[in-house]
Amino acid sequence: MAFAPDIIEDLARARGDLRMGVPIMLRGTDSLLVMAAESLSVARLADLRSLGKPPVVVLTSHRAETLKATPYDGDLARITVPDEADLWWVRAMADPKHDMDVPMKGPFQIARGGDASLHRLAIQLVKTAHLLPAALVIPLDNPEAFAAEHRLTLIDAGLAGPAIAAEASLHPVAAARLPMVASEAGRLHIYRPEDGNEEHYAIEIGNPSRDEPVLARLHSACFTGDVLGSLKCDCGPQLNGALNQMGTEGAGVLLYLNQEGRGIGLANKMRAYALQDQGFDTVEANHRLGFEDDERDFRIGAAILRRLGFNSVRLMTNNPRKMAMMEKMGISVAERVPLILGQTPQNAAYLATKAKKSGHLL
Ligand SMILES: Nc1nc2c(ncn2[C@@H]2O[C@H](COP(=O)(O)OP(=O)(O)OP(=O)(O)O)[C@@H](O)[C@H]2O)c(=O)[nH]1
Ligand SMILES: [Zn+2]
Repeated sequence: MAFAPDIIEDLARARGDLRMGVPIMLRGTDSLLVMAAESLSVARLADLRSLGKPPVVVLTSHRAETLKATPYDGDLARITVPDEADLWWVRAMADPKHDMDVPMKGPFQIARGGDASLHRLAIQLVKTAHLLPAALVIPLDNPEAFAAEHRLTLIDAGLAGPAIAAEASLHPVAAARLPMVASEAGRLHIYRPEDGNEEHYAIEIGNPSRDEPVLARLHSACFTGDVLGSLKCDCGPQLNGALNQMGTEGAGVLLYLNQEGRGIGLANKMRAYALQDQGFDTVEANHRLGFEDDERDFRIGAAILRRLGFNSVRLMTNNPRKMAMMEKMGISVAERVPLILGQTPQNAAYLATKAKKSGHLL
């Protein structure tokens, strides 16, 4: 019988637990009890403290550098939570909201040496749960007994690393005809990744030939731009512009990838917008939160194109990384079709930052 969850299913459970503020256990050579800093409660912080060892807050190097804490682990910093620190302290280490008005003061007690691979896994999990990339951890012996006693999800780190790094497989769930303003010959396909993450969509216009390069757009979800007509970015006009061009040419495919906020999720994007209101640019804001500039996995787009039977595209983009990723994943980019639309006084600085720091072509 195979009722027990496999590693992919365990990881999906772990992400759900972390979002809900439930601890998980990671087991490698050592073992760690892990909670997301963002969803920690006063009661669970007290429970962690009752285990008799000081908890450690794990931050990415970007967040640590913002706090002027040296990230001795390269991409990470492990900082011991002082005895007198409360929940506010833990949250403020994770969340840059009050960095300017109530700066966190060191010196911090930062761990050096030893193995940080479980800490790294903890950060990967909180990131994929779309929480702030900060975890509270405590080493524990006997992970199986502790997990069983408290009914916690136990993750085998040896299996988790490769499972997270692997390309998630997707399967088509449903498709139907969808007449749109841009074209009456539309068809919407829904794809569901087998790792339990968000579904993604493909909008096929007309009946594009599979034997020649298809006019294609990989659009990352932007609730604020696509739905609300935000003037802070160019996403809404790019979405409509791409569909309209496909409608005019009579054929094309637009992938609507649910990778909101360049993969950090809408809540974190709004945190980034609040930092932008304090004067930081789009890249600096991501870093202050502890994220990379861009956390998207572009393999998903290539996988959907392949599933639809396309292997060559005329890609509508200004982002050279998207073109490079398509080529790397075996989708040839026969042509780049520029998509320069929707410039406003409010997004001029944002677009200039993308050109300067992220290599966008203008
Ligand atoms: N983190 C973050 N994400 C943002 C910000 N502004 C827009 N976004 C997100 O950026 C993404 C933009 O996606 P795309 O337009 O597909 O990608 P792109 O990298 O700009 O490339 P092209 O438009 O193809 O040239 C969307 O997921 C938006 O939600 C911001 O200030 N911070
Ligand atoms: Zn946008």
